[in-house]
Amino acid sequence: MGLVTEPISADVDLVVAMEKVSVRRGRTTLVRGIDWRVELDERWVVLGPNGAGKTTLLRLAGAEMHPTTGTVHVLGEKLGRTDVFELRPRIGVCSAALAGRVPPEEKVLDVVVSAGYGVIGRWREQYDTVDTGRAEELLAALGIKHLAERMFGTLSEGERKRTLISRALMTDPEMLLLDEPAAGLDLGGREDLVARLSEFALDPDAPAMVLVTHHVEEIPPGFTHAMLLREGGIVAQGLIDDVITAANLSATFGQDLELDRADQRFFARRRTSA
Ligand SMILES: Nc1ncnc2c1ncn2[C@@H]1O[C@H](COP(=O)(O)OP(=O)(O)OP(=O)(O)O)[C@@H](O)[C@H]1O
Repeated sequence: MGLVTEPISADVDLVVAMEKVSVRRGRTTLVRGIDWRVELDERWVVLGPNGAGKTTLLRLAGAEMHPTTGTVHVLGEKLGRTDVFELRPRIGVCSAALAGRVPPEEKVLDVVVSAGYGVIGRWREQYDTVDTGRAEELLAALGIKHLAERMFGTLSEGERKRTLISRALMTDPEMLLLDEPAAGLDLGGREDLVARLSEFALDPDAPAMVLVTHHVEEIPPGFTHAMLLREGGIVAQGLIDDVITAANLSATFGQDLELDRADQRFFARRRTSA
């Protein structure tokens, strides 16, 4: 079947548009009733407990899954009516699922540079010098240029995450999807990653971003919007300051939570009775 395009509107800044989206598998509803719009200059965080549907939402946005009902437009293309293999190179993805597909013996530089060729790992004897140079720049931007010649399988969790973020940026994507990039990092690694993602978020030339996390402490300053998910449904969505509140978090995680803010960061804990 040929490529059929259907622009959602004249609004070229709209990178994701979901309307009345549900995903079901057998009798299980993974997400339901999702209406969501992401614009080019927005940086979204999607927060919610285990099993809330966060990864499902990200896979829809990454054109890796189709909705059971409702419509999803990604970068102006309607899922189900477009060639996802043309769409996916325009989207940078960093996820545990991707990490699991990288052969452990692949060299870090090759993991990054091969993204430009739509494959994982080295597949050509020679890459263009331009591509290699860009991959090195990205590794430097993530603070791991010194690991370029190392095998992926020998990296720490934090170093793997940074390699995959470099890879996700290699194709100069129009949208960057980050599924729990800080999971498994120690405190220093988390803080370093949050600072680097904050730099990206504040860069007006950076792509639209969607970051999935379980923890408000992992929200980088500069992120503009938030969605809270629970049991496949939206608890709240909108501007980050309106959405990340103690009341909304308590409703999302089913606990009475307190929320503190300092230096544009969020910190949550269970409320202790006075
Ligand atoms: N193929 C499937 N069949 C049945 N249930 C599924 C399937 N895939 C996912 N689920 C269920 O759908 C729910 C949402 O899954 P999803 O991975 O989107 O949640 P999540 O918010 O990313 O969770 P976590 O924070 O634990 O990664 C989970 O309860 C999961 O067990």
